[in-house]
Amino acid sequence: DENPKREWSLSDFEIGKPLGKGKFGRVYVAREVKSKFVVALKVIFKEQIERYKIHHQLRREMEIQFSLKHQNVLRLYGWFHDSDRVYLILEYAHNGELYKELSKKGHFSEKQAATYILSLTKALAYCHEKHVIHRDIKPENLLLDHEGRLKIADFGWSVQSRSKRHTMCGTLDYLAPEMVENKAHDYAVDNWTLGILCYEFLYGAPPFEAESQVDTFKRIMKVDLTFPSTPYVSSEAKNLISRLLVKDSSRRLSLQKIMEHPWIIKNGNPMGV
Ligand SMILES: Clc1cnc2c(Nc3ccc(N4CCOCC4)cc3)nc(-c3cccnc3)cn12
Repeated sequence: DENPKREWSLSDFEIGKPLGKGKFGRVYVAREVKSKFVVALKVIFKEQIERYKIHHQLRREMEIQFSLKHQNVLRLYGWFHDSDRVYLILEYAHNGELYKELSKKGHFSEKQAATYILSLTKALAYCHEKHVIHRDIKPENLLLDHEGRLKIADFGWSVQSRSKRHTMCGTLDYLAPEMVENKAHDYAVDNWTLGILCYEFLYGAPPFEAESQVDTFKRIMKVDLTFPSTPYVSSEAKNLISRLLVKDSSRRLSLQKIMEHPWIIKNGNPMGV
């Protein structure tokens, strides 16, 4: 419900099945007893907060997440704690993880890919407006709601899903050159990542994937971009990807220009589904 002042406690919820577990805790489906409203409850152990010294990150991420109210950003409705755990009350994304959808389908159609990229672009434009950058957007942090609408669901540490794809933790695939080189990064890192995701949505794998992190690093720094010849990826899609995967961050296509790109106009559904 909308009044965040309210003090919540564990007895307000019936806990359901675990959805996934991470370094800091687990995520469960839960239902608020009175309203029967279904949420995701993220449980973080206080001794993990101590051990990894993430008080500040946790507080900053919670304040950011709590302030973001956009249809493509997963809502943080509130939080509470008990003696040894902190609980985040989150919007439940009924259709789970986008990347599971991607692995199941192999690749998305141009319409589906453009619709997801449009949703992401709108969410990022909203985040940048609120001076929030580097949302670490990778398929693992993207969820789908009951209508199949995309939700960015990251608070600075992703919850490793139960599936085997642990290559994600620590992967360089989604990082822009200035990130990989550990230079000061600005808003434009998110534009680069949109290019990576657009490629992955259409081809089923990120563009600079390689056997080793070192090789991925080299391919990112060289912007070693090649497009497999397939009939189902249009030249407009390749044009958009090529305008985002640009080493000079100041020359990447802006979020506004992405929304106006011919491929997005032609294939993206503004309703998000
Ligand atoms: Cl935060 C947050 C909000 N909603 C979710 C969610 N929702 C969700 C829904 C449905 C299905 N299933 C649908 C039927 O087939 C089986 C999976 C999975 C996750 N999952 C995670 C999560 C986290 C870590 C690993 N894995 C999933 C975090 N979430």
